[in-house]
Amino acid sequence: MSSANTESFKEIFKSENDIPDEYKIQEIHQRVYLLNGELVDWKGDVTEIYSPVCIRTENGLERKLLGSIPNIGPKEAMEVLEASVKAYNNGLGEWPTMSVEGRIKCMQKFVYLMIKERDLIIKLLMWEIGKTLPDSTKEFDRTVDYINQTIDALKDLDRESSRFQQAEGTIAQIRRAPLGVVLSMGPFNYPLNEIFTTLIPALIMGNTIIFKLPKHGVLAHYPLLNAFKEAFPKGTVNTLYGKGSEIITPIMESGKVNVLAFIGSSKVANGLKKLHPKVNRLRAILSLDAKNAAIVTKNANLDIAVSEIILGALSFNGQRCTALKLIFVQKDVAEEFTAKLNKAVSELKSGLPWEKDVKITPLPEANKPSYLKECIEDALSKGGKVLNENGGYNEESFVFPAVVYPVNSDMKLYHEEQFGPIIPVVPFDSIEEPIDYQVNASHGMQVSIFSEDALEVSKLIDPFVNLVSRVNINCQAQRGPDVFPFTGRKDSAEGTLSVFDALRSFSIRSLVAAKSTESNKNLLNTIVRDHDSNFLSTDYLF
Ligand SMILES: NC(=O)C1=CN([C@@H]2O[C@H](COP(=O)(O)OP(=O)(O)OC[C@H]3O[C@@H](n4cnc5c(N)ncnc54)[C@H](OP(=O)(O)O)[C@@H]3O)[C@@H](O)[C@H]2O)C=CC1
Ligand SMILES: O=C(O)[C@H](O)COP(=O)(O)O
Repeated sequence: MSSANTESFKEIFKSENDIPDEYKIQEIHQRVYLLNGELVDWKGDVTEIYSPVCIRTENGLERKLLGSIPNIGPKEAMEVLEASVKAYNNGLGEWPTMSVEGRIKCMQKFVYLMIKERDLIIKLLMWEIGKTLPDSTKEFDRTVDYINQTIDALKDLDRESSRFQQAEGTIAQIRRAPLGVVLSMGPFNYPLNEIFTTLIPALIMGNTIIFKLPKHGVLAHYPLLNAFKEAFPKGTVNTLYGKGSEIITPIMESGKVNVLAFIGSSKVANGLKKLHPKVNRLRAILSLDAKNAAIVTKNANLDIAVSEIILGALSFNGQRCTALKLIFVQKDVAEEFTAKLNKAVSELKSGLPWEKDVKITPLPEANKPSYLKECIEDALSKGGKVLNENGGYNEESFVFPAVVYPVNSDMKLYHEEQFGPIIPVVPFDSIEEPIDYQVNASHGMQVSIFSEDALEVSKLIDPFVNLVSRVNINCQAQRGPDVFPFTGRKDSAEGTLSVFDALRSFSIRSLVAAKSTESNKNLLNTIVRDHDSNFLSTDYLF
């Protein structure tokens, strides 16, 4: 590593005075949590929240203190659970019995209040998890779009389920009914957007919610507490902060959670499921780990492959479940491909989240740099090399991306989900090799195939469609657009999320059925018209 480059990395972190005024942030010492429609004062222990962005001080580099949150204990956690159970009231509470139109109005009020907090939330995302300004902005705007799309999808679903269907002398209306108390938990990498992909559909379908905030990204929710309080009936949404193992364990053990909506690691998800005394009665909607492969064949357009792989492997420093975490390249083009990849990686700008054109930013998890170093050292000890000059260079919470080559199946980087800025590249002769990798993997989320040969692409699509849940052709892996189903096989997921799928995932079909006589038809038609609201269709099946 040249000393000039090393020196420039050292300049990434600034002193407080060098941070532009518009990006300076006030500490938030949150002392409330949302319980039964009230912001309850917290007088107990707190957890301090630090930024991955370090500040240069006389004593050296120090992670900036962003504020603190309540460290809620098991007793309060059980009160949160009871509030959610009471608000649901076996499906007879105010929220689960509210009309679809009423629920939509509450959600629209929430969106209105949320948008007022846009600037603060974007700033908090940058400071708390080190996401760049464009990506933090996208996370916020995508979440608002997601809620609006969910509202539209619910109108369609309600229109569909208010109709009657007829079969074998029976007429039936197939309604969608809520499931009960939903425990919604999410990861640090999309603290706002990912949790909302379960919380919002679960909520709008009439369930009540316990909402456990992730420890990184928790403050980004602070401006929304009041919005939840104002927009929804009391007890509908209740929040939790604190040590997962202490507060979630008694909640799961109570058996009163009907749905576990969890986005994060399969290890934690499986542990939580096992705590439920009647696990067969628990619906689990899980979005979990993945180590998505990219396959670059000798027929690929290498420029397209490189630019998409950079996006896929290094957006938000590789901290996405959909990130490309293992790159297979056919030996015929391996040298040319790795040379192009190196060049592209070395041109990436590192810096603080709000700085212009920055792509590589500090990592929020304190132990991540040492874990990444361990992965690189393991590869080096087994014949791998770091190809790019500054690959793996670490300064406090900052790690420069490393291209590691050649990677083989003896290395950690072949099997473990690095969830960080390392691009492991595996050379292969036969296409059977990446297929074998996927067959033997414990996960199955996505794959990206790079080839311009139609026959080759079609031969690869077939096995992979049966091994993962999305095959990307000549592009990176990703979750969006949010109207498309998002799921995975094996340890990668349980259930399906998306604007449309999630409404179904968080509800059950409940039939209203009658013999198909003229008098029943007239009776039920009248009921349907009464149920109709101003946006519902008035055309029925009979
Ligand atoms: N498929 C998908 O959509 C996504 C999957 N992921 C996966 O998530 C992982 C990275 O995210 P990460 O946040 O580290 O995931 P974790 O599984 O560690 O954490 C997820 C949530 O579980 C909580 N939690 C952690 N341990 C416990 C416990 N023992 N008891 C109760 N709750 C607990 C965390 O709270 P706290 O923060 O307080 O510890 C957090 O809210 C990767 O494996 C990644 O692939 C990430 C994003 C999306
Ligand atoms: O949290 C994750 O990793 C997301 O599910 C990835 O979403 P994205 O592909 O839209 O970045």
